[in-house]
Amino acid sequence: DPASLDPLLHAAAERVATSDQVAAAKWGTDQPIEDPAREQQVLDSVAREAVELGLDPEEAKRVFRDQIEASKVVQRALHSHWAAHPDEQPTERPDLGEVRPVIDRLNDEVLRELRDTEQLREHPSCDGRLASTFVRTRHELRLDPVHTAGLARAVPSLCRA
Ligand SMILES: O=C(O)C(=O)C[C@]1(C(=O)O)C=C[C@@H](O)C=C1
Repeated sequence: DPASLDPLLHAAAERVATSDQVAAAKWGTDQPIEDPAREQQVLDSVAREAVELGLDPEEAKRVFRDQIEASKVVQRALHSHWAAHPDEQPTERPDLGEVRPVIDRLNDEVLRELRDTEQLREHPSCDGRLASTFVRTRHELRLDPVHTAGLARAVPSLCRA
């Protein structure tokens, strides 16, 4: 089915999943979850690439503001979980400098899917399709409640109509 939101939601869910490594990279350091300079860098490069893909850069930024909020939802949930359950704290600290290139690659993937789903996303059926694709993605990827909440925070800007 060429008219599918599945690849878009899978890419968004993969991006949400990177929040685990980001949260672990920041855990036990004084680096805050929120990094406004990095957010601006992500939004600037997304807007630039959107233009290259023939997408509206403002729309792309709107979508990515939600992807970023989704990451923070998961990071905050994990940090409070680890604070309450020290036995579940991460035992290794990933290098944020190695996680961010993975996020950059997923940003590109989300952007390409935004382009490939443009017609679908402006169609009145988008909300219904999005809801069913959300549920299917949650099951296919066996998302736990924290990552389900993250994905839910990532999707509100996807349908245009
Ligand atoms: O790169 C980070 O430090 C992240 O936490 C990831 C991310 C993002 O989703 O791109 C989310 C929150 C930060 O404010 C900046 C960027």
